[in-house]
Amino acid sequence: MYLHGTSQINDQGHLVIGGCDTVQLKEQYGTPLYIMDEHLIRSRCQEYMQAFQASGLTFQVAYASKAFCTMAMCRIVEEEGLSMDVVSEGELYTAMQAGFPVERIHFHGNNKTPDELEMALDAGIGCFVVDNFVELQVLNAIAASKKMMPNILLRVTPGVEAHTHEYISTGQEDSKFGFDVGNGTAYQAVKEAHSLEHVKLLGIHSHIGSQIFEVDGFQVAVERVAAFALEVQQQEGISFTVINLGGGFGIRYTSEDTPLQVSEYVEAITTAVKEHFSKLEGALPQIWVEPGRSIVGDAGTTLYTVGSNKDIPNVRKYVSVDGGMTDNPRLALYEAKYEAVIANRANDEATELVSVAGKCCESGDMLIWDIELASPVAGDLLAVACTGAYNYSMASNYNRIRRPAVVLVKDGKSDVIVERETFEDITSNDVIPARLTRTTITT
Ligand SMILES: Cc1ncc(COP(=O)(O)O)c(C=O)c1O
Ligand SMILES: N[C@@H](CCCC[NH3+])C(=O)O
Repeated sequence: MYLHGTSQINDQGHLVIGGCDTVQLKEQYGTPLYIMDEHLIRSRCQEYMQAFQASGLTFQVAYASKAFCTMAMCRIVEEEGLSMDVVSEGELYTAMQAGFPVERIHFHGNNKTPDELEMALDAGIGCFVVDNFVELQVLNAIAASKKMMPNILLRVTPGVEAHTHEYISTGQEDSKFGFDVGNGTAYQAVKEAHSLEHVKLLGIHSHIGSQIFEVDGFQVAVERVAAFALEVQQQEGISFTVINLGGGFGIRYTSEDTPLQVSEYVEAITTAVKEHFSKLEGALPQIWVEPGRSIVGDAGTTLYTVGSNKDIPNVRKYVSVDGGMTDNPRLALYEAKYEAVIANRANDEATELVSVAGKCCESGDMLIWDIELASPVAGDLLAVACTGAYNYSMASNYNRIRRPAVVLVKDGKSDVIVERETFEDITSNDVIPARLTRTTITT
């Protein structure tokens, strides 16, 4: 298995992350366990900040909190000087509870409810990324009732089809997100937003998809967004001060993945911005981006305990672990691929071809199809790498399985940042109506 961040193997053959022996982490916290490498998260944040500083452009790097949203994560992001993108009242609430500066929060989503808009307005949010005409009108009306004028960006689809899974591709016309540039709705939206009295149009937003490796999609998006901005400037006299280019920068899950360095993505984008936006009048716009996966993805490892197995001669050997699609639904959703290692025997040669199954009552509950491992037996620890993004944040309680704890590791110290759910948590919102109250049956 590729060793990400601070991961290494110690003299006893144990996988060590952030200076913490995973065998001891299991003793202390149990499994399944999400382990987050703080050093790697911070270095990724710094890589983004430094690459943008080097570009000379005015910028904001907003961490897309949907990838992994906890109060401790909000703290790290704040300390590293990033902004934050939220897509729901829950993410906004988490950031606010962590004391994240609200003026550095951007609110996304294709169906923000009036309650969410109101909550964000009352909090003094930095910017709304408006997705559609209904939202534009509702936001303007709520802001008018509060005598406010929030900053907004309009989300547009620039007609770029990113080379990624269709469920995480968002830049094309046939998408639930945004106003399309090609069919004229984006232009109409700019005119409408500009005419409204209670929103302040800063510019536009474009996000073409996620887990993208090539820079050409981003470069074409910049070119199209710039051409659109030029048209709007020349025909309507409206100039954008902010261009948000979204997230989507890919990471290495397996050896099939070939991501670029953060600095290479940023360099490609900022060079394209300078080239295409210099055709417009006035200063270059501020550039905002919203990376999620590339900040936390490879900083996460999930630790499981191996349990039963089922060997079907000449077909396949299933090795089951104590988690599965409830803590990582990405294989079921996107056929995502992962690498793993037996964490308590990480130097042993991987010689047995197995498939790693979860414990849910669901045939699709698989974590990895066909992986060479060092003959896993019950009691071994399996570490699945690169689970920091869209794992904890997409976890569920299917089969009433308790969500795992999350620990943050750094320099040999581990701290729980999310407690393991308890049985009480599982039933805490259940209510038994009075008419179902158990009565004693007498005969
Ligand atoms: C609007 C928006 N911004 C940012 C992101 C973060 O993307 P990623 O985690 O791929 O960087 C997403 C998710 O794809 C998104 O939809
Ligand atoms: N949840 C997706 C990414 C979606 C990004 C949000 N638009 C994944 O796990 O890859």
